[in-house]
Amino acid sequence: MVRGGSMRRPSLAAVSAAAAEPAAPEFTLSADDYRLMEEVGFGANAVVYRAIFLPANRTIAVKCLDLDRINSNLDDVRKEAQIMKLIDHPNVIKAYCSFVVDHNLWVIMPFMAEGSCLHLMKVAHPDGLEEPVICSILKETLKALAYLHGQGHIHRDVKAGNILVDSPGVVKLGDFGVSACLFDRGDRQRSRNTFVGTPCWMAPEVLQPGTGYNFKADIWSFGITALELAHGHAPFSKYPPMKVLLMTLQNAPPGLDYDRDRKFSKSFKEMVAMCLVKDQTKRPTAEKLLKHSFFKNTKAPQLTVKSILTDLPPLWDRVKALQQKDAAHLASSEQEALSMSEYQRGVSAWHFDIEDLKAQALLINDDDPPELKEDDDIARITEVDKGTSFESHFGQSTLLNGNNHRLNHERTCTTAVNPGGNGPETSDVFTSDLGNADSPRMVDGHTKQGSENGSLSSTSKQGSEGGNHRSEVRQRQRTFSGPVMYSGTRSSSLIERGYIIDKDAGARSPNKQKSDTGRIDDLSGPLSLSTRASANSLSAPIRSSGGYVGSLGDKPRVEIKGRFSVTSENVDLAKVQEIPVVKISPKPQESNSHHRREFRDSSVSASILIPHLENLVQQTTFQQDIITNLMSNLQQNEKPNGPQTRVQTMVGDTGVETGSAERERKLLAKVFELQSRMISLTDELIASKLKHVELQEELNRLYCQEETGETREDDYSGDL
Ligand SMILES: Nc1ncnc2c1ncn2[C@@H]1O[C@H](COP(=O)(O)OP(=O)(O)OP(=O)(O)O)[C@@H](O)[C@H]1O
Repeated sequence: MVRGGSMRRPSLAAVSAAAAEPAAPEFTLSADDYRLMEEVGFGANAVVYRAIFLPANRTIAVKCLDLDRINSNLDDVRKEAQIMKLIDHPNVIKAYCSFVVDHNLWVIMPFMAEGSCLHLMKVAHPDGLEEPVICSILKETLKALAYLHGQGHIHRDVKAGNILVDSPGVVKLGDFGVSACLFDRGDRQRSRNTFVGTPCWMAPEVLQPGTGYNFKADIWSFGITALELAHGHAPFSKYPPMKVLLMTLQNAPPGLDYDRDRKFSKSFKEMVAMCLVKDQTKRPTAEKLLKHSFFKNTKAPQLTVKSILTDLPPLWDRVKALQQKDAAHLASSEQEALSMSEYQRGVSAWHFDIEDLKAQALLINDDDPPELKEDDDIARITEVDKGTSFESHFGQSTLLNGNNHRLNHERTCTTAVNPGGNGPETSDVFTSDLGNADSPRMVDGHTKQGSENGSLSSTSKQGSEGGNHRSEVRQRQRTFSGPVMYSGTRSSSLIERGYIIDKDAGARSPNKQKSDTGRIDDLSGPLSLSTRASANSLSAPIRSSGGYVGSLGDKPRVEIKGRFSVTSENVDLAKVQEIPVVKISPKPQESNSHHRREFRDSSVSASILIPHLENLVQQTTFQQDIITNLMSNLQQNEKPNGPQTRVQTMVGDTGVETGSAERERKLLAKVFELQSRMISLTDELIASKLKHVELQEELNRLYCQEETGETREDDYSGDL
């Protein structure tokens, strides 16, 4: 166990922040020495409390991480905690010490009395902060990043929710170290293209397994955080995770380019644009960004940030109010509103599996639910593949746009990739294996038996053919309208929040936590979290349309692990991909008109439209070929068998049956052969489409670069 307590001397850069920090006492490793007070925050994997270190009567923060949700051995935990102790920068929250209490890891940290920037915005600045305030916050954050990168660390979760503020206006980057590293350490060797992070803030290269990333991923997240502080929410934050992923990969990077952003300075816009370049090699380092003109006249956070802290209730009251607001909203809303609300909170940590995402992407209808309209984000969409539907080609009810093709293709590619075989830059791969959903887990110190995706039975509806087709599509849309899913019987943050509302906000001892467990069970009911998990279960829609899927028991299971965690060990994507082959779209006409409408309405240039149209022609040609082949094969089989059948009929019933069975067997073999050919042709088509998308992105990138270059030249000449 790590022995805590000794504080290092603050570095020279620490001046202002260090002045605000009293010397830390020798912290002990006994839970009895700490009194947990109010909850002041929660994340995907942790609950944070204000606490008192009794021997020194010192207020600190205790982050309680649920070890049962983290697949990491204690040695790793210790090592990471030691690394965390070595962190020494005035803008990075350090851990004084950490120790295990039952199944939780307690991390003792300085208490940041004003909470996170996200909380501050939610409480008092829902539309974002003023530029001088943003500038101060960003500069402090950048200093933290420069330090971490200099030490060889990647933060990997830069966002307003992790930028913490203390009463004097001191700004520190939190959530570095234990939590991130724990997930990262969990079976790194067995990594399977699994990421840890928050999709809205995640860099494109992080979302694409195998491409490799480095500390520049933090610079992208930093740019997204700048937009978050400017608007009150991150770009794409209103969209479901899969959509966010696809938008990040395919759209032009977000920026401060719209009417509402007129109030912001040119240098701010330019700084953001520099961070949000898709090509990571083109992004500046934190050190370099610090020298950007935007940060030249930054005011001290004690002046700017302090100004937004006046007249605010204590942090715990704010947190409680936010929780209550959420709970009220959740209780009165439909599932999708619930899901959306949770998503908008921006408090999330996604432990998702690219294979799952691909499976989900297969099910996404490209049409946005009306309430999701976020004009600014939409307006930026280049939508390279928008409107290119595979509906007719695959004959699948769900529209598959180019995004989905891309993911499909990735599936094909990534399955061939050695998960551990990343290049040098990917050695620090974000891996997360959250363990078995069956394993009992802790909720505030108590073990709860996790329910393994109870959704399977409730969502295993088969028979999407024919008349049910439309309603099934609609059902899917609703199912995937929000963030991944919750497991009602687990300590999802929702449950925790429901629980917190009921619980006494006063002093809590570790023992007190244990006695609260029963209430957690009670509260999962009204929130219908089990139902929610069922409704959102990936497995259900995948299999409901699967023509090859057998009984429920045979089906691949998608386990829900944690609040936002989805891990699919067993999803048989081959089956998912087989689905389209055997189904013919009942309404190809409608699909075509849909695309005609999209093309007509869009303002995309002919150079973008033409490849789409070519693709459509190609798809139709493929279909025609396949149908013609199928027909001629059937006819060939039919001809020699025809007379034989008649003869057999005369011979007797047994002969007829034998002949028919034989013929049927041959035909089936032929059909399967054709199907596998079609699958390989489909893969080829997807590969070409992917290539096309990549080329298009490259073109867009070059175009953006050119524009940015021009803008920069203008600016620099202006500065000079
Ligand atoms: N030292 C602290 N002082 C005050 N509040 C804190 C402190 N550390 C964290 N918090 C609050 O608790 C919230 C959750 O903490 P944290 O981000 O570390 O948890 P997490 O499970 O790692 O979350 P996520 O992975 O979703 O970012 C923060 O957003 C912040 O509001």
